[in-house]
Amino acid sequence: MSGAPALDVDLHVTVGRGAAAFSVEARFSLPTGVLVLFGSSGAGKTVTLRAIAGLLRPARGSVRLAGEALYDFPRGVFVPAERRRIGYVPQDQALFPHLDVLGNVVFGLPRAERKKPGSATLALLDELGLTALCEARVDALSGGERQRVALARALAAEPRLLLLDEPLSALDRPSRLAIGRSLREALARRSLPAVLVTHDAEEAAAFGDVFVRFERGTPAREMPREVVLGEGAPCPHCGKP
Ligand SMILES: Nc1ncnc2c1ncn2[C@@H]1O[C@H](COP(=O)(O)OP(=O)(O)OP(=O)(O)O)[C@@H](O)[C@H]1O
Repeated sequence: MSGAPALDVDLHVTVGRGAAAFSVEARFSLPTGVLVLFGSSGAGKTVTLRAIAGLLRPARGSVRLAGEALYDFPRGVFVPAERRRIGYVPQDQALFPHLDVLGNVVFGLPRAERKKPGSATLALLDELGLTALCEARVDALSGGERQRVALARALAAEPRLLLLDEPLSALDRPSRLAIGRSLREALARRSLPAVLVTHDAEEAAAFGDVFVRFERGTPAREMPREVVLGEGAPCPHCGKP
């Protein structure tokens, strides 16, 4: 649908049961670009990403990608995760340790592409600086290299949206800057919308077009850029000035 926001989310999700149940409400819209989720630990950012990806079934609400309903509770729509064409890079990257770099990157692709990677896959490996590491085992890689593999695997499937859960948080500053630059370029080159979780104000500033703050027990809400990043702004992690 032309003119529709890249992503529209209105979700109520409950995970766990009984006294251990956790509920999160999130309502936000991303016209285009990158939406940054931030806020206190345990407030429901990962749960929200997993619900957008279709890995969790929400209690009610809706998720629309470029106007297409991926989840619509009143209409009974729930598109399964594998048909959403959403790339999800979880915090722990979830790489396959028994496969080499190329095996990880092509894992979700059609059989012919897995047997003989085509030019798009080779170009992607080159773009992310992975060509020389193709045959390396992922458990022998550095944290930064593993993050590049996780990104390449998500991008190889040509997603319509990328979900990134603290993609740079485990890296030292030089790697954070280098991979952050690769990531921004990869998103811009594809005009690919993304949702990124971060606790880091510098990262939020570098990536964010829209900012959504999560706080345990209250609905997640959009915050203006100047409030999140402006002078005297509260810490995007804890909310304290
Ligand atoms: N499958 C699940 N079953 C039960 N509880 C869950 C499940 N997944 C997450 N939770 C709980 O939901 C709450 C929110 O978790 P979530 O991982 O979304 O937080 P977060 O905002 O991403 O935190 P952090 O910034 O520390 O990564 C936590 O209390 C967590 O224990």
